[in-house]
Amino acid sequence: MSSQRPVRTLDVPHKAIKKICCIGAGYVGGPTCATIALKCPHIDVTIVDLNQARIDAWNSDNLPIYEPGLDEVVKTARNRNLFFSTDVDKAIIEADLIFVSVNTPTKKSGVGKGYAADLGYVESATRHIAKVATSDKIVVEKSTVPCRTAASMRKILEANGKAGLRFDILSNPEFLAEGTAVKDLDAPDRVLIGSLDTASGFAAASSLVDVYANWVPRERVITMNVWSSELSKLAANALLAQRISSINALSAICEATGADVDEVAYAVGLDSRIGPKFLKASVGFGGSCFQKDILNLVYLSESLHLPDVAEYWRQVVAMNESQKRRFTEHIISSLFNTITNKRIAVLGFAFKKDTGDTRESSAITIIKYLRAEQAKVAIYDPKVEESQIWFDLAEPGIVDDVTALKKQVSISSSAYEAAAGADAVVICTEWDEFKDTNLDYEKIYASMNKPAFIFDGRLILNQNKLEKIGFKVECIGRSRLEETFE
Ligand SMILES: NC(=O)c1ccc[n+]([C@@H]2O[C@H](COP(=O)([O-])OP(=O)(O)OC[C@H]3O[C@@H](n4cnc5c(N)ncnc54)[C@H](O)[C@@H]3O)[C@@H](O)[C@H]2O)c1
Ligand SMILES: O=c1ccn([C@@H]2O[C@H](COP(=O)(O)OP(=O)(O)O[C@H]3O[C@H](CO)[C@@H](O)[C@H](O)[C@H]3O)[C@@H](O)[C@H]2O)c(=O)[nH]1
Repeated sequence: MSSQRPVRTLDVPHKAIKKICCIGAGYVGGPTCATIALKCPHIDVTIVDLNQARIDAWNSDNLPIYEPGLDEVVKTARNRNLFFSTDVDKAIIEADLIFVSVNTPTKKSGVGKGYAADLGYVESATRHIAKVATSDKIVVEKSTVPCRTAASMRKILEANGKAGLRFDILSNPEFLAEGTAVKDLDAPDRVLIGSLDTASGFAAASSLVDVYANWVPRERVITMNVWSSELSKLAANALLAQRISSINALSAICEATGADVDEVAYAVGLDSRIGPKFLKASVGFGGSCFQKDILNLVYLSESLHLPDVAEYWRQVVAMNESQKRRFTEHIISSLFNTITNKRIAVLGFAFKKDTGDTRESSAITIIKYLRAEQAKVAIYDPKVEESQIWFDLAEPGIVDDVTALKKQVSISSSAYEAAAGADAVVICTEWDEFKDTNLDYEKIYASMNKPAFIFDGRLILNQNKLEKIGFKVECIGRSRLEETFE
């Protein structure tokens, strides 16, 4: 049984979009609206942010985020019909359609602390629109928000906007993944547009459909009611993260039984109802979205008096935490139950390959555990800036003494430098550079203390090949139990 495509008749008169403003020049606003500008040379796109340094970087040769292919997109459209600016008022005044693409982090205090989304940035951007708009606007939620946020935005706009102006709110959640953002935006699985079921809601949705229709096949642009659209974004992330927690839960069973998690994933993934994607066991999912959005769903469920539903989703995050702990405990027990003063080379600090983003990266938690055991940690990542690593490790609540941190942690400029003199190499991010076809593991082995351990938290290495070199190799979801029946 499969779900059915929602049907909406959008055959209504609607206006053609000529100018777009995007509030928020981050990981989503930047690539998303740069792609719109690239694909729609007839539309002027201005991306605005309060952060001057970020805007300066977007206007420079050194973009503020690393994404394969993004430099080319930005360079082609910038100053043609793509502009980056801190003049938020001007961009709002001139635009027909405004994307709100600001951050929606988990609340750090107050009601819903640790779970609910902090909608302060969305509200402030919405109030800004209401304050300065002098003509009708289509306001689009691009940020990931709890279900029914569109209603709050509408109330704020209607209560504060100038008399006689019309504001239509659309939900248009973003599904790009970091590291593949340009590819995902170029050929999305689907574009989702939610609107109110009113004539003006349909008209606004039609205007946005026309923008995407410049490059996305029409059948991939889905329109639906605004609440379904808002919830679909949280649902997609919850289901994706749940798959990872499920395969990671199975990885623990594999390690204890002699089953191999990659083989299990392959076998189950051939079932067309399950499918092969997102079944790679790992050190746990990271990134700015999965945990935040699931906790948001947990909070929503609790607010709706659905404690069993809340508990169900909470377990997806709990399993993710358990995976990081279990991985580190395995490192400690393998290294003869003590890692005090042992050098551990951590390869990879980003939350996944092909990005410099470290938000909620599993490496941060794993290094915290290693530090608690008094290990000396040497970190290497090909894309993450040194300052970002120090910032993440010295985050309040994780480490408060930067001097102590720097005595225990060093940052290396190559995998070879990190591994020299180490007792163990720990792969935390699946960068291609770390594969045994790209790194000289014989050289690494020669430079390490013996026995030399490798902990593959991403299943990217050829275990047999490395064992032949002399390494003791430990992989997530795999054990070296005897294969004979006993
Ligand atoms: N990062 C992703 O891969 C991804 C993917 C899909 C959806 N999302 C969602 O998109 C939203 C944005 O995420 P992000 O990763 O781009 O965040 P981000 O922190 O990288 O960028 C947000 C930007 O908004 C700016 N901002 C905040 N308030 C503003 C205001 N009032 N006026 C002008 N600028 C303002 C901030 O300065 C910041 O530069 C979040 O809701 C997130 O959940 C993120
Ligand atoms: O089989 C897998 C797939 C992913 N991961 C990890 O899961 C995390 C998230 O990966 P991914 O989903 O590829 O990257 P994100 O950029 O976080 O993208 C997710 O979050 C975005 C923000 O909401 C959504 O737009 C995307 O659709 C959704 O995939 C990373 O740590 C990955 O290493 C695994 O461990 N195993």
